[in-house]
Amino acid sequence: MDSILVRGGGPLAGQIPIAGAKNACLTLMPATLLSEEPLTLINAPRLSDIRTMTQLLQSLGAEVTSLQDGQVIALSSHDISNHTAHYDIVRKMRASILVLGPMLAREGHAVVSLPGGCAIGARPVDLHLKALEAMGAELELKDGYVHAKAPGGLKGGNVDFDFASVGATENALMAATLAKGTTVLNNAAREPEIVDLAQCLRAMGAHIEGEGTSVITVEGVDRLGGATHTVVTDRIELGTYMLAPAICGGEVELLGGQMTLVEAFCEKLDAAGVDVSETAGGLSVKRRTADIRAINVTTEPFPGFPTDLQAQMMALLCTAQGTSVLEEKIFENRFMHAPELMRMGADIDVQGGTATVTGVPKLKGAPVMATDLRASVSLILAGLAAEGETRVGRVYHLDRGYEHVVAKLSGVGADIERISES
Ligand SMILES: CC(=O)N[C@H]1[C@@H](OP(=O)(O)OP(=O)(O)OC[C@H]2O[C@@H](n3ccc(=O)[nH]c3=O)[C@H](O)[C@@H]2O)O[C@H](CO)[C@@H](O)[C@@H]1O
Ligand SMILES: C=C(OP(=O)(O)O)C(=O)O
Repeated sequence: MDSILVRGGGPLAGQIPIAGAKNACLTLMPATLLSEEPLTLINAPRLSDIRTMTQLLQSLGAEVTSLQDGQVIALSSHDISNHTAHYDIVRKMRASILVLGPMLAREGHAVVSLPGGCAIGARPVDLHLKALEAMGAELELKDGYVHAKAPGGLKGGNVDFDFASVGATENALMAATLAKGTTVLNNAAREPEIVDLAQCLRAMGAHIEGEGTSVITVEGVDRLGGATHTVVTDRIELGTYMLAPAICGGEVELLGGQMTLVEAFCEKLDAAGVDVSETAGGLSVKRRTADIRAINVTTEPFPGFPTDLQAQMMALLCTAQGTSVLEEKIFENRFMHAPELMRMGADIDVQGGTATVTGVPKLKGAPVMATDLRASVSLILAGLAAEGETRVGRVYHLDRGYEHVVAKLSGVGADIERISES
């Protein structure tokens, strides 16, 4: 199993290109199931999650071709030849549930394995299912699978989400494009990935209004066509690499970065003593003060501070002056990086959904273990500024969400390598 070896060092300088968003691409790809015509996605990230979604769509009969070293994905779903998304693939990745809405809307039936829990929380899919029921779907849970039917097709309806779930909003939005009549999604999620999905669906011929607000209205159409769409920038990869110069010092430009994607995150960086400025090519980041100041952070749905940047922000705050409090409000078990950071000398007290981090002058390199995707990169960030060597194990988590992490960080002067072990 591979690991990443990081040696702590001095200031970073240079540019890091930011890829297209994993979480946008994972919902744009299943949109191909809504149409017989081809969908082309430009600026796709090269990640294992994208390969898993490729396998899943292929298992349903879609043609998926990776072009230009994976940055362009050509999808075509002329016929859906198999209507069952099997556990073997679905269990690898929770975003697999996003094939349910499109397949049901186009074909009137679908069987999709329940994804099961994951390390960061139980993550049920009840909100996805309730939304589809509000559009007339008949659902049965049997043998770990959702059996969904809509014999006369889905019908527009009012969907009231109890929580602004990203995935449930995406599933419902895709399904509503082919439902008969008008669907209103109330308390919809407002994440940029949902705006990106709506834009792509509109290019395919869907009638959608209100994406990016908490009420999305969809007027169903009989069929959707093909489209070519550019995937939005990955705001989580962006935020992650913005933390590298904040932690190590120096100045790094994040190519393709946009302030509107990371506003709440930038407010916190500013409070901690880190400057972010817009450049012709993206965003530039450098420390304003010699020391990082302690701050308090609460994760929230967009436009609030993203849960997917909480672990990385904790890595920064481990060496801040003073005591920071991080509250995790989205997932019930998303502090698994804390004990690993403590192995590097961090002072962290976790009580339920609250982590209290008291800054120490310096972290010390140690062998640590990645427990999930964002935890893994937080350990790399911590290792960049720690004294000595940090070896991060179980990097398959990292490969889900970060392409070319070694090349990107060594390109700005970090001492990092991947060790392959058989
Ligand atoms: C592939 C993808 O885009 N993943 C992102 C997506 O995940 P995902 O779409 O799974 O996240 P949700 O917004 O749905 O989940 C947020 C919370 O709602 C709960 N919930 C969700 C659905 C449901 O039917 N019932 C329910 O109780 C979850 O357990 C969780 O506690 O948004 C999360 C929140 O920004 C991000 O951390 C993930 O990176
Ligand atoms: C939690 C994440 O992804 P997923 O929803 O695919 O598990 C993430 O990207 O941080």
